[in-house]
Amino acid sequence: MAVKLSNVSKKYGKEFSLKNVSLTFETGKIYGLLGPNGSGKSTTLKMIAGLVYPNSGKVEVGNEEVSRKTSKNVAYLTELDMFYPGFTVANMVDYYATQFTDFDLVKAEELLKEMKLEREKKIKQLSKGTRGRLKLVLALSRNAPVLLLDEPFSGLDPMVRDSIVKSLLSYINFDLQTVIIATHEIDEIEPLLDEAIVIFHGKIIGQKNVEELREEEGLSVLDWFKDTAKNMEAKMNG
Ligand SMILES: Nc1ncnc2c1ncn2[C@@H]1O[C@H](COP(=O)(O)OP(=O)(O)OP(=O)(O)O)[C@@H](O)[C@H]1O
Repeated sequence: MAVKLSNVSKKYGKEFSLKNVSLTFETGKIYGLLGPNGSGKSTTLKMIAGLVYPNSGKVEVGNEEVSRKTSKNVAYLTELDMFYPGFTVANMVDYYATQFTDFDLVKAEELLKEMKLEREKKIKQLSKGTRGRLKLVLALSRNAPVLLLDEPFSGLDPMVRDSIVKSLLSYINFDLQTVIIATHEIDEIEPLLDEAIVIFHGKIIGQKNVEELREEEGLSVLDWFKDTAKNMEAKMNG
């Protein structure tokens, strides 16, 4: 399902968190929203999820302005843990299945195996990285038209990360889903991306098709990101 931001601005107090952001996300593509700490990545995702509203501009999910109604179409993996410590892994999966009609229990079972999660372990017994894997299971098990992943690989060790990045693609329904991944760990997610978007101080300063970037400019996403950010910093400094 397509997502569209038109001239969106968001202020916290006097500070702009997003300034005149316009972006279109198409069905069947994976987008990387890339930027340093505090650049506005999470704010953008929260707006698409309907958790934060813009001061001006419009956010649409599937041609409908964001509301409580559109939020059911959005699966959102947040940076924060939203778990009940006394629940087991299996309890969490069952709970999600009752909350979301698009939750796919068969997919969840496959993912639990893939992520090597034990069903009977209590949340409070899990390490940070294991909780991170559970968050991925819960988000990817939803057949939601829009999938938002905020720093999905934080806390995962490099070995696990590589295999998870590779397996992620097989759990995405490209006929239905639009996927947006916010991260500053660009190297890790590069193999997943169709489009890369750079956000800096609340403004979009670049967008590229990843294949074109590689073939026509011979650049990796990370190299291009560094160049783009460096040029912008030079411009800002005079
Ligand atoms: N609830 C809030 N109240 C006040 N300021 C906020 C709030 N949420 C975000 N901000 C500010 O908005 C700006 C953008 O924050 P945001 O969390 O979107 O950045 P980010 O790119 O996701 O950063 P990170 O990589 O650190 O997660 C920052 O300057 C931040 O301090």
